[in-house]
Amino acid sequence: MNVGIIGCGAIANIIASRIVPEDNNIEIKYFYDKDVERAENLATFAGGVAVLDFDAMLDDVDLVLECASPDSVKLLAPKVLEKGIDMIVMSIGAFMDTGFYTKVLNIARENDAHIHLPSGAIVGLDGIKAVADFGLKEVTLVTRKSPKSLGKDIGTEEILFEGKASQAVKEFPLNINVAATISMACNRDIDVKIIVDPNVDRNVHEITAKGDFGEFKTITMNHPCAANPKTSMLAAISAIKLLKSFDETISVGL
Ligand SMILES: NC(=O)C1=CN([C@@H]2O[C@H](COP(=O)(O)OP(=O)(O)OC[C@H]3O[C@@H](n4cnc5c(N)ncnc54)[C@H](O)[C@@H]3O)[C@@H](O)[C@H]2O)C=CC1
Ligand SMILES: O=C([O-])CC(=O)C(=O)O
Repeated sequence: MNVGIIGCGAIANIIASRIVPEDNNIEIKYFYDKDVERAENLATFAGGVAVLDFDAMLDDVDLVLECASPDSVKLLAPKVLEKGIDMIVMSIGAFMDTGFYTKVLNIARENDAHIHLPSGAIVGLDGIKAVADFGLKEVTLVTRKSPKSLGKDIGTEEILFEGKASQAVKEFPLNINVAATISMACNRDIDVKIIVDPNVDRNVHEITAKGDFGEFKTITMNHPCAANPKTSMLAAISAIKLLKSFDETISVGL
């Protein structure tokens, strides 16, 4: 499987250093970034090709892995899907724009393309998906990150945001894609709180779900990526596992 990557930052670097062609026949061949130097550096490191012409790349890929920004998804996903090429998308917040969501869903359906959204920096999506249509009453996400991760210069704990996921992704497009992932898993605009906390050095995501099934809570205490403290290691690792899982005969979990 030939893979092209959009965005050559923290996540792409981790993925490119962990996936080798001998693994499940996955070859990460093309590297595209609006910053050409970043694309060239990662392509050189990974033995791939830095992409200057995005459209030309689409003639030689089976899957495009986006790890750039919600804006890149809005700009480039339609082009990829129109060619019937599957995608993995990390910047899931883009799909909280309902007009865009409907547009890409239709393009994907018309062209028999599939969009895969990794669980990313959180755990618990399996349970949320399972109970979504079976009396799920309440889902909340509380995210706690350091001032460095949230790009704030703050000495005391502060609530930066309290509201719906659709608004959270607008105000923090590079920090709270996980809220969009949960919302899409249960088909509702979930409640989100974002806290900046000078006493943590992890990216912490606490999910609570309540309903007819009972209740569960998951807490993910992520190590941030060295190259980008906004982003958790788990986000990149989940994409690696998703890529490898396409080849599995027996799938475990949802
Ligand atoms: N789903 C999830 O759980 C998570 C999602 N993310 C999201 O994944 C994405 C990538 O994260 P990182 O690798 O940490 O980011 P990063 O900032 O380290 O790298 C992003 C790269 O994409 C490039 N880029 C941005 N917009 C572009 C565009 N329109 N066209 C081409 N290149 C573009 C940048 O130049 C940069 O090199 C971000 O949107 C981030 O918010 C991050 C963590 C968790
Ligand atoms: O990596 C994380 O902890 C979460 C994150 O940045 C996002 O959801 O955009």
